Amino acid sequence: MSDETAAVQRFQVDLSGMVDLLSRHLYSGPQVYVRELLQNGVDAITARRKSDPTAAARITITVSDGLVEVHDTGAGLTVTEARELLATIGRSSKRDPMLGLGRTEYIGQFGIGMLAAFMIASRIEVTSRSTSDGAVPIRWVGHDDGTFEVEEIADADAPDSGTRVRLVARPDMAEWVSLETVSALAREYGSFLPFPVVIEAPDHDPVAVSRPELPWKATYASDAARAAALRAYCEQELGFTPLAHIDLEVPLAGVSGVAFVLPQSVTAGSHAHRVYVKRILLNARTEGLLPEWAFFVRVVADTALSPTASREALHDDEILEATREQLGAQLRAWARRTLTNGSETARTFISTHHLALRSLAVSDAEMLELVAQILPYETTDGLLTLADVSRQGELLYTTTTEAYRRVATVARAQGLIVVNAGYVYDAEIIQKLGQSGWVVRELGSGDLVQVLGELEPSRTAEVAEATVAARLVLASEDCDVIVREFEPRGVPSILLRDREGDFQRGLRSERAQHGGAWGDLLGSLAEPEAVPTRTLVLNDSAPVARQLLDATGEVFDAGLKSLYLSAVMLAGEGLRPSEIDAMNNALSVLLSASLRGTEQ
Ligand SMILES: Nc1ncnc2c1ncn2[C@@H]1O[C@H](COP(=O)(O)OP(=O)(O)OP(=O)(O)O)[C@@H](O)[C@H]1O
Repeated sequence: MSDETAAVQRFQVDLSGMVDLLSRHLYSGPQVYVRELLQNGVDAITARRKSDPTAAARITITVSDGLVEVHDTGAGLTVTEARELLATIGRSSKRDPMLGLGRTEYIGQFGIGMLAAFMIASRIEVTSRSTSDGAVPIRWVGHDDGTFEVEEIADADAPDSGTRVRLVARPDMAEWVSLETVSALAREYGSFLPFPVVIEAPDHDPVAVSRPELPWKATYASDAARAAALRAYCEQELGFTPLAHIDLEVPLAGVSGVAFVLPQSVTAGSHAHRVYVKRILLNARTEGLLPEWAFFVRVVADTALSPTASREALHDDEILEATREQLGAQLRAWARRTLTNGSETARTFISTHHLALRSLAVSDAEMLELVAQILPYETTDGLLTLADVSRQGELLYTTTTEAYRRVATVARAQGLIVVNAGYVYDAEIIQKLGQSGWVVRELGSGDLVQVLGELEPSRTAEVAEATVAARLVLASEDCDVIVREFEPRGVPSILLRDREGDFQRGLRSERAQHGGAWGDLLGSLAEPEAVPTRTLVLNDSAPVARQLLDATGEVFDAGLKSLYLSAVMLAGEGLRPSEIDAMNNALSVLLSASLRGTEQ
């Protein structure tokens, strides 16, 4: 081992490597150079106004022939500051020297933004006039090979006040400094800046791209005028006509803005909000500002939240989490106020965003009751809210639409109110209501067995043989057959399916009790290990079913099969190809039989 003392050395920074890192991995593309320059101008103006609140505030962007200049009326730089701040990667004047964090009044904090200019230019020239006492104007020139020069310059060569940054685009990057591109980028990033941001170009009138007031903070003649202006803003900037707007405000995180309610339903999880940080656009598609369930709105908001180093996303910290919660509470408060008032907006919102409401109810106990009060559900008594249904006492529901379709007609005829909770989130919502004290129960076949009347013993004996024959015909379909009387008479049969096999168990104990010929017959067919999962209940009150029970031979088989297959279709299950063939065969048998009858 050498006994020489190792000398402390400094890291070397490869500037082209840094620029590559920024442009390819940190920033989304070269366009951010406009944002970084704008933001430095804004911070310099903020710094100047701290000591002189009445100082002029203006950023002028001049575009001409492959060259762009950004001039601000800010605090400027002395020669020492330029040497130290502009030429040291990672050095920023905007960090709190004690805490090391970005100071809240400034947008920048990382000391890398200026490098973004190297994505389009190989040379950055800064001329500046510092407001510090006795400061001499300076010129700093940085090159993409990592070198820089700084010098004091004559008064006449410096801007009247503040700083001018001049970039000459590399030939392959010329499009990024065209008047059209620069104007669009300046408008995109800087339109909410509270002082003039003006674009100048030879042979063009200067164009101001910023507006003095945030659209939701401006003063309007009336609420209606404000709503109309916000609607127009949303149409222009977000490209849709909102159903409504919701004001948002979280003073602690400097958040103020508007949530625009989308006119169409969207899938859960799509979030894209136009978020500004200290009046400069962070990202037109910012994520994480609202809770997951709030996918029915698009927000435009100015904030004082922390951006990530790319300044294109929000830093996911505790402040953002608290903000998200508060914004969620404000959206919920709006929903409670607006959606219970029976207005046109409420109706349209409910029909458009019922899925969002359902997901909201699942995630939020407070919203559960609201959803139960306002959301219409398909029930056997028409469209009703869950609150309406539960007024009858117990809230009966099916967890799938198929189950609902199978039993709806019969349940309706019996006056049994059943809710179709087959839509996504529904069963969960009803179960949660159950946990919060509502009386809820999933409909089981047992509920229907009660309303399906037993036959008179004499009639049971009459149809016993036909019943056994029917069970043989449908054995291959994994389907049992029984005969009952029920309303409506227009329904010749229904198909029951029971996940838990309740119904089958009930049936078997019923058979056991009956004994006699009927019980023997059924018992002889009983196969406890292989209980059919479906049961076709023939309705002895229905003329069609009665005719079938009287029929024999191939007409009986074909009639039964077509009743069974129509019950399958009515249950919304759809037919398999083999079942479609079976249906066609059955119909052809029935038609031939009927034609033979006519010919005789
Ligand atoms: N227009 C300007 N007027 C005055 N000072 C400036 C100007 N532009 C840059 N500076 C100085 O140069 C420093 C470095 O700027 P740079 O844009 O690289 O980083 P930053 O703005 O501090 O942080 P960030 O990387 O978060 O943007 C700034 O902290 C500031 O002191």
